[in-house]
Formats: sequence, C-alpha cells, structure tokens
Amino acid sequence: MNLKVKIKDFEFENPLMNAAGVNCYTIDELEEIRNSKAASFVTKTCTLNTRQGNLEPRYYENELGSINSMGLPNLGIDYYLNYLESLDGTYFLSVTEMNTENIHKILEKINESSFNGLVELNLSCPNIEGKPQIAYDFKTTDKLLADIFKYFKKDLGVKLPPYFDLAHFDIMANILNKYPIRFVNSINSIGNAIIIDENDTVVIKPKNGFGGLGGEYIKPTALANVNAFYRRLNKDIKIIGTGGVNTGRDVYEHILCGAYMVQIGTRLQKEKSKVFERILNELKEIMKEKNYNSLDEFRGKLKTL
Ligand SMILES: O=C1NC(=O)NC(C(=O)O)N1
Repeated sequence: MNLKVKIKDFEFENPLMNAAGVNCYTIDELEEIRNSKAASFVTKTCTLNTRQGNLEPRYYENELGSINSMGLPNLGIDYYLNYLESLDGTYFLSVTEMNTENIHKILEKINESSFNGLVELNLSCPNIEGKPQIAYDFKTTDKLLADIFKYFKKDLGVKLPPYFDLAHFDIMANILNKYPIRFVNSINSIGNAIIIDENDTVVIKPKNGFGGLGGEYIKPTALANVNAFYRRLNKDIKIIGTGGVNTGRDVYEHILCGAYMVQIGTRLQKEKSKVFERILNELKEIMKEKNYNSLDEFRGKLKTL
C-alpha cells in the first residue's frame, strides 16, 4: 500500500503532519514529531523577533475541540531557520508578520538562507488584537503575493482562514491561480468564537474570550474549504487539509475532498505524537476495506447527488 504524497518535487512517505502551533514551538517538540510516524512537520508560525504572545489563559479544550488566542508566541525566525538548515528531509516553516513590509523582510531572510523545505505563509491568524486576518482582505493579499513573487525563489504556500461564501472561494482562487504557489493550506482556526464555562465566564482571557476554534467543531467547514479550492485551483497548487482530524476516517474525508497532506492540530495537542501512528493505521484499514492501494485512487473523488 502506497501512502506517498508529492508536492512539487517534494515527496512525503504519508499525508500526515502537525498543524502549525501545536507541539512545534521548541526544537524538542519538533524532534518529537520528526521521530514519530508523521511524514513531516511545520513549525510554530514565527516572526522576525521572538514574541511572548497573549495573556493567559489563552488555550482551552473540551470534548468537541479547542479554542485559542495564543497571539503568535514564538522563538523568532533565526531559531527555527538555524534548526531547519541542519536537517535533511523536507519540512515546513510557518511565518507571518504584523505588516506586509515585515512579511517581505522575513521572506527575504529565508530567500537568502539554505532552507530547502516549504514556507507556509500564515495569512490567517485571528488572534492579534487590532490586526485583521490578511486573507480576508483580497486586494491586500493579491498585492502581497504579486510583490513576493518578484523576488522569492523558494517554495511557498499559504495558510488560509475559512471562507463561508462561494463568491469568496471564486475571488480567492482567481487570485491564487495567478501565482507560482505550491500549496494552499485550508483551514486555520475559525476565528473569534466564544466558549463559556459553568460560571458564566469565557474560558480564555485575551479579547474578551474571543478565540480561534479547532477540533471536531470545525471539520465540516474545513472539508468544504478543501473541496471548494480543489474544484477551483490549478492542479499544480496542491491542497493541504487542516481542521477536525481525529481519526483515519477524517483523513480519508479530507483526501476525498482533494487534500494532499493532512495536518492534525487539536487532536495532537490532546494525544501527543503517538496520534500519527494510530491515525495512519486507521487510514490503512479504510483503504484496505475499499481496495485502494494509493491516495491518488480516491483523492478528490467526493461524490455529489
Ligand atoms: O494562525 C494562528 N491560528 C491560531 O488559531 N492561533 C495562532 C496564534 O494565536 O498564535 N495563530
């Protein structure tokens, strides 16, 4: 049974990796994933300088998923870049910044480095007070990508927020199809949700309790975003599916919708890196039952009525 995935010239043993932000803040955490059954990892989204992030409590989970307002705490681009430059194999480096000028600065730094993996440009963090999610501003996103591809020579994809309007999928896909983007990762957390505890109180401190939703809560939205972009993007822009993955069946559904790699966030936070072996075995069981020997045989084969 062949679980291999190819994105551009990069080949992965299987479709599984972590979602940015989970179990990927320190080198130790990244090494744990690298030594697990995951086929790759993505770093915590990093910025030019280290960031403390938002006040705590800033993460909460329950049986249906998680809510977070971390605020992009990270150890800075040099920490992750130096580590990644020392590795063989193909890994993802997630980056963002607080304005487009600094996004160019961080990408220029990567451009000049010997990093040979894929950059995941995070255009969708919902948790920076006063900062809108970049990818909800179509004009800014279009201009940013046009400027990036004037100088950026390595392999880059974008991490998108969920969209909820078919017209927005059309607009965004038309923008993305203009550029040599290697992948689109859908979705980031569903921004600005609230969870309330039994004391009539929100469960996280930042932004009056408004935070990004993850886990089972968001799987239907994640699958729809994966399939909407799969239907609209040039075939050389691969989709990475993120959101609501707890089982092999969830991975199967993301791939059915068109995903190549599939990222695991909230479930990894709960179960730690042994989750990759469990979910990989569950996926293999499903493929055996359905007599599939490779992911290509069912990717994008979602049926409609
Ligand atoms: O892009 C992000 N998505 C999230 O849900 N949280 C993190 C964060 O707040 O750092 N960033």
